[in-house]
Amino acid sequence: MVKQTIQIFCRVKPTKLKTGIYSVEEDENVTRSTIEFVQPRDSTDGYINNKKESYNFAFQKVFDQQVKQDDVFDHVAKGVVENVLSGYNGTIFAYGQTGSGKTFTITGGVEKYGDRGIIPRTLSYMFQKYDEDKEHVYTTEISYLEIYNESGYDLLDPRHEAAKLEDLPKVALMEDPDQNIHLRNLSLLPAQNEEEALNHLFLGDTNRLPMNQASTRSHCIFTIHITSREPGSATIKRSKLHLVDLAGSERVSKSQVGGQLLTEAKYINLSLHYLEQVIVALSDKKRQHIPYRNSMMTSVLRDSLGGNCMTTMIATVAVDKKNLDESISTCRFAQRVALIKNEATLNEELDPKLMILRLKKEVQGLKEELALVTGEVKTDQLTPEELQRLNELINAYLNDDDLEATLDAGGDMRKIQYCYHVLKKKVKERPEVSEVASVEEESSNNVSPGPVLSPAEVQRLREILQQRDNEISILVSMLKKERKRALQAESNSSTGNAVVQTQSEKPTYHRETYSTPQEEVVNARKNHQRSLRLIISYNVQILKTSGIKIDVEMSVGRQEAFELYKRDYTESQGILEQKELLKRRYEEAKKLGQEINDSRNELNQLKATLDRIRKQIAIQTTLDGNDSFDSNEREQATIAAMEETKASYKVSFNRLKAMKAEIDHLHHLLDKSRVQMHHDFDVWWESQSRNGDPRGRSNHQAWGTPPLSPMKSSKDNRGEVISPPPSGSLSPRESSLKSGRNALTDLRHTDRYSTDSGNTQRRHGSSDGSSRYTGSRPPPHNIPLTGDKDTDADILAFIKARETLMQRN
Ligand SMILES: Nc1ncnc2c1ncn2[C@@H]1O[C@H](COP(=O)(O)OP(=O)(O)OP(=O)(O)O)[C@@H](O)[C@H]1O
Repeated sequence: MVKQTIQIFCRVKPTKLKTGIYSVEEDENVTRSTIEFVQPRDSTDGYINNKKESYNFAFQKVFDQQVKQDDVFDHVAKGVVENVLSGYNGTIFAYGQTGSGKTFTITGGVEKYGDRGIIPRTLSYMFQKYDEDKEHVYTTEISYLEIYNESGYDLLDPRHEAAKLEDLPKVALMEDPDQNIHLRNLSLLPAQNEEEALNHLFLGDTNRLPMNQASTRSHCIFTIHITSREPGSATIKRSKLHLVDLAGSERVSKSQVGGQLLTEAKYINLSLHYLEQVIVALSDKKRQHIPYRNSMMTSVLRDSLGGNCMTTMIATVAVDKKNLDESISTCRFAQRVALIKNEATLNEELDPKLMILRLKKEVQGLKEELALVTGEVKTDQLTPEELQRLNELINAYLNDDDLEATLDAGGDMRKIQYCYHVLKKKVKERPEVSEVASVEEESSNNVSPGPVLSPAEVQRLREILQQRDNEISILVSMLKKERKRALQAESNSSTGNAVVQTQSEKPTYHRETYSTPQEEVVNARKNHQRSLRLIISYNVQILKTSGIKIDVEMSVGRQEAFELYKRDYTESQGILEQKELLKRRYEEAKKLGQEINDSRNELNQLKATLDRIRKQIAIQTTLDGNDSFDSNEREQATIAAMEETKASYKVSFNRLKAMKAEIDHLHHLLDKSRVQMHHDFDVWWESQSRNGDPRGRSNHQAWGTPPLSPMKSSKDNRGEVISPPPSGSLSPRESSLKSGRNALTDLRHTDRYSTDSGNTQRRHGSSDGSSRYTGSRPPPHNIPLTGDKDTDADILAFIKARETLMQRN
């Protein structure tokens, strides 16, 4: 059992402003850091601040603004993961106000590969550890739970994308008589490798994207369930690692919200309040009752708080002046958490199935022993399985050349009798042994008694002997030929000719004496193919995942509008940068692949050369009794060259492996953007049809511009209802788009001022200067073409899309 208080860390979110309200002090000797907040006494707001001036909080470590994700992972998560692999439960949770960097720390940022957070790094590290540990077999399963307004949802439920949040089955809490919590309706998906585990993470994250507008206002718990056992052992270790991203911790009064947001804020405040209550109760040694059951989150995390778990908290703080109060309250909360002591025990248990098998075998053995001792005679027939097993034992016994070999059929007399019976039968089946024995005896009176053989067997042995003689003479003649060839090659190489192995020189009977490089090449090839397979299956997975969304049936008009929307969207700066980076990485990967191929070919050639040199040495040693110094030197030089090539092969191979992980990650990010784009389009489309006239047009605008892309918008924007900007006011993104490219903006503009071109529709100006169609037929499209081929094609496509839509409505 390991007794340990909850470890607390603090992370400061980077800010561009110079705040001057905090400082960090490291104490290397005691591996502690302190963060100090200074509340300015003078106030620019016109009133005097009488609060305490300075607040100090100690943490295991404070990560200041510049600290990168890998450092945070190394300090916070590595140790926890190692404990989890040894069979202890672990929890890492992030706590802090909205926008302070909880998600960034736990899951990661969406812009760079280096921004990967604790979850993807943990998965990577775990699978790397599995590979290194040859003594255990591990299995991994993943679950991903979201708690929103006190209800649990399964983020890995494939129906998540298609259904509305409220239509999904809720995750229910169940408690067994030992007060263990079980979660019903929460998927537990197996992950055979890092890629599969990451796919689960990305699927969950995609489901968590602001489709339900809840991501910042929900708690998310990503759990890795690990089982490990030594092969053949009945003992299994089961452990869990919860990685928790809590909802923002700010107070309702400050959030100044109403309606749905107020309800959410209340739930968050309530559940964080219950978390606080649990923590206060736990840190108060006298308290008997810990109110875990008050909220779903505290029930799920019961073991992580004051139970069988090694728990770590990361307090995330934003150090702008306006966030000072929240930052201080986050740190205060952390100090209370640090008082809680957990008692983590090793979660070992015996595998019931293996145990039963073992006990059954033992019982059987004991019964047989007992029967032997008591002389009890069993009368029932042996089963076919028992007979087969006995036959196998008898055959193994007879085929064993060791004279000391034994035949152990156990203590069951029926089995012993069966063995005697079979052996007797085999002896009887042999040809006239006694006759042959007497002949042999007569012919060789003084020869030591050897095995007694039948004439047929003697004949067979003679034939084999003849065969062997023939083989030997063939081998000798080959050896001679080989010697000639070797000498020839030797003279070639000494006259400066390159030693080239011809087809006929391929070793035919030469036994492998040095197989490492060959194995290396074969392994490398296997690994390469495996990687390819992984990439392919991974991509198929992605297509499947995103396919759910893409497959949603769209009307033709909507589809075409979507095509336009998509084109603009995918040209947003963030996505373009990701694509560019991905392209660069592919090019680098291609180069590395080429390097690997080159090294592999070189290795093959060197191996062939080495084989030949060794053959020469062998022949020389056989014929002359000694090997030449020159050959030995060449052998050493070839080995050295092979080592060098192998080393550079390994370097390229490892770099390619790392790059593959990065490429996978970039694909995931792009995939996320795609799902986000579908969502943004849906929201935009919905808002158009909600706000607009029966034909789906808005009062204010014919077609709004797409909202900011997720790559550009920070998560600070998350949670706001995405709606297009009001007519007339161009969004920053709009204005940055090339005028010829933005058909949507052009059209809106044109639509407002277009004139009736002989159509019968009536058009009324509206108060905001836009116009509305009131006729039943599609409006006219008096849109001046620009002369630019691409833009005009866009405009025409758009017109078509709108007409289809109008007709549909
Ligand atoms: N250490 C950091 N380095 C760079 N960017 C960061 C860091 N921490 C946070 N950010 C950025 O700040 C924004 C808000 O962070 P994040 O979404 O992680 O906050 P949060 O605490 O999870 O908020 P919420 O409570 O709303 O979920 C994001 O755009 C994120 O990328």
